[in-house]
Amino acid sequence: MWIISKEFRFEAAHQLPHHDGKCQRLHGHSFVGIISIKSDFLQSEGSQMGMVLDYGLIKKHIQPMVDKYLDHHYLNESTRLENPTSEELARWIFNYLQNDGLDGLYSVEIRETCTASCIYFGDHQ
Ligand SMILES: Nc1nc2c(c(=O)[nH]1)N=C([C@H](O)[C@H](O)COP(=O)(O)OP(=O)(O)OP(=O)(O)O)CN2
Ligand SMILES: [Zn+2]
Repeated sequence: MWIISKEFRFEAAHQLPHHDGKCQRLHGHSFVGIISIKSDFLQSEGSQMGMVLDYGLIKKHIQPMVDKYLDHHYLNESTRLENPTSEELARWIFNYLQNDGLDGLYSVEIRETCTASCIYFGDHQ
């Protein structure tokens, strides 16, 4: 079994209106996202021979989402999440990419700060 990952970064603002501390205020992060794909086999022919999936094809799913909803956006509005925590954002990205047809999606990790991160594995695990 293989797990491959593709990382991306985005700068965004958010606020957690239900938080009882500083995160209730509007603030921003340099977010890091890591998308992981799982497979029990490698492609046996063609341009992706020996690969689970070309990293470049994963990026083709990620980049339009980053541009339209994440990078330099206010996440409460762009994602329509009422409380865009790392956990909620990871699930939102997972569902977006799954609906976008990215096969074999295993997990989405969101690193919100240098010291805080979460990984969402989907509802099935
Ligand atoms: N489980 C979660 N807890 C918190 C989230 C979250 O998304 N999920 N988000 C926040 C804030 O938005 C923000 O990220 C602050 O996090 P925190 O780790 O407290 O940030 P600090 O800068 O104080 O981190 P230090 O490295 O400890 O200085 C809050 N909680
Ligand atoms: Zn925050």
